[in-house]
Amino acid sequence: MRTWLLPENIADVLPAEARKIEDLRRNMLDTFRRYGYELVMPPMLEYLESLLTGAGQDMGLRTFKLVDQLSGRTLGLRADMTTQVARIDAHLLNRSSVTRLCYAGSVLHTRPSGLHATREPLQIGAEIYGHAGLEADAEIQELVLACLALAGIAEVRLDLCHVGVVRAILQSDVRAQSDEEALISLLKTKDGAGLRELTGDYAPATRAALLALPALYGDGSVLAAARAALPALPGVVQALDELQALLDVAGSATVTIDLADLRGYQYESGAMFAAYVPGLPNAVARGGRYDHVGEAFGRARPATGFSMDLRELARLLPAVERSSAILAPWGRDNALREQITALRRAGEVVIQCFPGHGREQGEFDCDRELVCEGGNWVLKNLS
Ligand SMILES: N[C@@H](Cc1c[nH]c[nH+]1)C(=O)O
Repeated sequence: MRTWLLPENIADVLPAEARKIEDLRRNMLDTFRRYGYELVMPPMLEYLESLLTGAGQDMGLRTFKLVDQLSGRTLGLRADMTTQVARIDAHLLNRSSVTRLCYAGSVLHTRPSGLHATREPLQIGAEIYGHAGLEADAEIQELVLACLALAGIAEVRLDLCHVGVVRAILQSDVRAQSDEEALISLLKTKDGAGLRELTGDYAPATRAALLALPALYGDGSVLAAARAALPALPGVVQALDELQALLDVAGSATVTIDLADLRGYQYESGAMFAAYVPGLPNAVARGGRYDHVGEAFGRARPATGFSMDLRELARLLPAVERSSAILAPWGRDNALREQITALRRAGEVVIQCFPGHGREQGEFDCDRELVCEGGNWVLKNLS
């Protein structure tokens, strides 16, 4: 094996791609700031119990583990920053008012989430704590669309779902509740035959509701179909009402609804969404309600938010244009150095050419040169 070979689904990011990712990161963080989100930087690794508090079983499997040489305890490398940010809100900030937090950083996954997915996504996201109303979900939805617009993506499909529908059906029937895990995995894969087999001895109303779920997907009309097909349990009615409200604020996005979409059935507690854009098979952004995570940290706080992978999103952007730059000779001459400093302060890229080297190719296009004419340093166009 060559010593410089990288592990599967782990890659270096080279200059042109790194530039796109970094430009996006800065623009998105600036956008979050303009909405009043405060930036936090949780650590890359934590004690495993803390990292997995409030998170589902899937997260445990996705988390790389290692032993801390200082304490002998097991540490985990974060696979998702959302629960870390919830911990910060619940314990460190301890505010009772609405708190808006944002973050950007690498996360690591033991296994890629899709065929070509990286195991080191660069996660960026925003979360709102302290407001249970749908206004917060609507703001998050708006922010997702604003972020995608920054990346030049106008054509967005939002898939909405709501864990409350399945939860209410399961909670109404102890028999079904005891099979929760198996039912969730059958619903996730829309395995109708498996569902029919497993629910054979369930109460007829529960069985009918569970069997109806996989077919309840499509445009907004699904909500009316769901009201007709599902039992009018308070949890089901509330979930459908919330989905209707989110549908109404989806703006320019095309919305589809999938009541059996439980991919985020981990810490989420209410309405959830996934954003899809042309050219990417996997969702570019995911988010939703997760009101119970704060509780797991000892302080119940309504919570909603979203996150996305900047590396994945940047792949959709056109290559960045080479930026214009100024070539300058290497030298200790004070006048030259002052001139270079002034140009850099003004935002110009000035590249000093080392002796024996010519114009370098790369992401910079040196279209001007600093030359000394009659004792003064002046800019000349280069062809
Ligand atoms: N972090 C979640 C999405 C999310 C952010 N906030 C709430 N949910 C994910 O990566 O799937």
